Amino acid sequence: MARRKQQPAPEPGALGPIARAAWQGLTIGTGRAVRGITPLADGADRGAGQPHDGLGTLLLLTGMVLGAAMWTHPAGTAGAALAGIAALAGTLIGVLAYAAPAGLLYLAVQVLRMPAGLGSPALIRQTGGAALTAAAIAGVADLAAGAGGLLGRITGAAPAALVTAWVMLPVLVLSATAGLITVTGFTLPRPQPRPVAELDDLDDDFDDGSALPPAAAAPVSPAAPAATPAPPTPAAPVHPAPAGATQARPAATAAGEQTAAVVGGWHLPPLSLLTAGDPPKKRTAAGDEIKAKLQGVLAEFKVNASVGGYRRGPAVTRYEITVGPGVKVSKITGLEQNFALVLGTPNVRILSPIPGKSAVGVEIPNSDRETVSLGDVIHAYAAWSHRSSHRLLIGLGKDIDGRPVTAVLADMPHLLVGGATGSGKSGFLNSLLTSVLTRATPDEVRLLLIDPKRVELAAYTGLPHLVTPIVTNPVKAVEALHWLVREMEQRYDALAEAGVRNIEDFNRKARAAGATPLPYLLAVVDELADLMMVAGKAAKDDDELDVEGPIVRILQLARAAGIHLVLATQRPSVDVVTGLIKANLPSRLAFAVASLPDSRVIIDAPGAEKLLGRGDGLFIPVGASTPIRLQGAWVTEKEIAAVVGHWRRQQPAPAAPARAAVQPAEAEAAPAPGPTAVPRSNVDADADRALFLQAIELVVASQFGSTSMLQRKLRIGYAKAGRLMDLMQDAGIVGPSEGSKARDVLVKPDELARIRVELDADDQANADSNVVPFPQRQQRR
Ligand SMILES: Nc1ncnc2c1ncn2[C@@H]1O[C@H](COP(=O)(O)OP(=O)(O)OP(=O)(O)O)[C@@H](O)[C@H]1O
Repeated sequence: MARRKQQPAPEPGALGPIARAAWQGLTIGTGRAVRGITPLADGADRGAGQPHDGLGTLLLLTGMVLGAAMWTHPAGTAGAALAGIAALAGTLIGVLAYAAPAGLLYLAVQVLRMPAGLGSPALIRQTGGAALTAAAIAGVADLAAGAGGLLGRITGAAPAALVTAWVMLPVLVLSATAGLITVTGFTLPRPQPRPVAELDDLDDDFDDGSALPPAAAAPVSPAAPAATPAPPTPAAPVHPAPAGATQARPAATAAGEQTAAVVGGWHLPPLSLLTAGDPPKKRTAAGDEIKAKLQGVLAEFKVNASVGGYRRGPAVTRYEITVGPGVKVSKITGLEQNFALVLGTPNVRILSPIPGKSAVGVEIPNSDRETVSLGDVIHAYAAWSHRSSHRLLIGLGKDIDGRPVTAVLADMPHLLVGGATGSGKSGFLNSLLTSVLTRATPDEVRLLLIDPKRVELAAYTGLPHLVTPIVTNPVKAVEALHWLVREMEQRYDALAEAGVRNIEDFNRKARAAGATPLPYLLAVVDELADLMMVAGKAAKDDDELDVEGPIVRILQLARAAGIHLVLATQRPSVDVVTGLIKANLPSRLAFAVASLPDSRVIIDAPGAEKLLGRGDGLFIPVGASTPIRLQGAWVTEKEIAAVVGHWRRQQPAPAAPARAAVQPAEAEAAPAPGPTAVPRSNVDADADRALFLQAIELVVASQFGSTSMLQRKLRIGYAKAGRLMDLMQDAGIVGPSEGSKARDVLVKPDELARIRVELDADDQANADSNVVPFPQRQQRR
């Protein structure tokens, strides 16, 4: 059955204005009466007329007349007319004519109840099922007693003439049963989460943990704390899920969780650590009142438009205004201030049109907002715990229809988040990071957290996912960005050497060859303005403190290398979010901002200045033209602490407990050794040093500066081999990378002994200053 968008009231033709008015009155009155005595459907309105009232009334009248014709036998002219109708119905559908009035009356009531009328999925299903059953019964009646009317002849006698009645009868009985099942199987499918980016971007880079080699910790750099010590084995449970952890979860998710609980020796946090938020409310008395007020404003200004249904989201409710014929939409949008005045709120946002509808939307804040928790979003999305969905899947929040909004960061592939103080930016970053931490092990996703404000991301200290302790010093943050560019270049070299174009293909090959896959690298910067300030203060020709350059390079190139950047700022001005940065950042998320120009900086459109704060956001995913309004997911400090704690407890124990790990604060206090010496724990220093010396010997002895040779000979992952190569470059042992070619080796085999002595001296000096014992940079690419 074709889906009808709007069913205009039947045209009463030449009956004139009085008849037209009478007909409209009748349809609206009928609609109201039916909606007054039946349970109200979603989005329907008891008081106002609905677009399908005309059709519903027509069906109702037809059902009543047919009922009178079939079920009563009055005398007189009316009786004769009814008898004629009954005879016609009998000719057309045989004995079914007795049941048809009931079907028509039911259909009429449903059309009047449901705002979508015959286009409602439930009704399409029921009507289709009923039609199938009726056609089959008519066929049976025709074959059995010649009582199926014209319809029965078509479905019974005619095909039976070809295949015999013995074949047709079972077919008809089965069809009737199938139709009945369709009619009674009334359940609508569960609402699916709204896929902002591609939802189930099947990523088989990291299958089940069993597919990963036991020592799967593939560090992005040797500086990563989790690099060398193997993660706990599955045989030694680190943190069993709390009792009853899965009981609070939907069955599908719980099952997924069980199968994915241990991956590559890491235990994923139980999703039950994330709890549900406020239960959603569908409609409230306040909503009905606002609707009446909006209708009042339209009437006052004599605008022929009616406020139809409304949709209550967690933070705002969207009222749908259907515009009458010949009315300019600008008449409604021009009433924004009047709506605001009547409702006593400045935060009225008008959408013209509502995407996908021929109606104008008016969004009004809810007086009783609901908090959307990350738990709500995750638990509503059954694929969350499936290992096939992307590791960088994040829960964003819920849209105006209350549907969960999720997105894959890798598809974005980078994100700009802007919003004034208190708008919910940090809340969002917490949801983003917690999302990733529910699904990705340190072997799969590594984090680089840059937090010049020092407080926002402190809760993530000590995560095994961190490539380096949280960077809080702005100058070091800039250095970290430069490091990220080098990491990206190394990864590109590795992709070229392997003859593949992106990390997904690389990892597929790596797995097939039994090598370690590359982890995704997610860098989060909160706050971008603090970094730009460093660049602002630096001398013009000081490349080392350039911020825009490395950011733009990463934005342009890093996707294939599996590196993704999230830039957050509370100062969305053009000197912070420069034209170049913006042009390369297709995915944007705006929370409430102070002014319209700020909104334009983030989403290239007005709107964010009308947002309510506290997680009320406008999201433009890559490729989209209109923003999606969503209420950002919220995750409490307690939940973050639980998830982070779960990972922290899996942090491999220090190899040499006597040597205390360098804490972020200490690391920051140490002299800045340059980008390659990102401050780190020295947990794995000894193992790294031995590996580094081995690598030097291999490269110098063979005079062949190839990263893949190191991978093979040392049985290490690409990232580690690349990092060692980089350190050798810093130590003046090999030349810079030349794409897929091997690097020049600058040291001859007979110089090896001297190099060892020099490195020992360096180590000693570094150990004394409590800084990572890697050689200082001598050459720069
Ligand atoms: N998604 C959300 N749901 C419910 N409440 C929220 C949400 N996001 C933020 N809030 C509320 O708003 C307050 C401020 O939010 P948040 O700290 O995230 O703002 P911010 O934009 O990061 O501000 P700042 O830049 O000053 O840190 C929070 O303490 C919380 O009470």
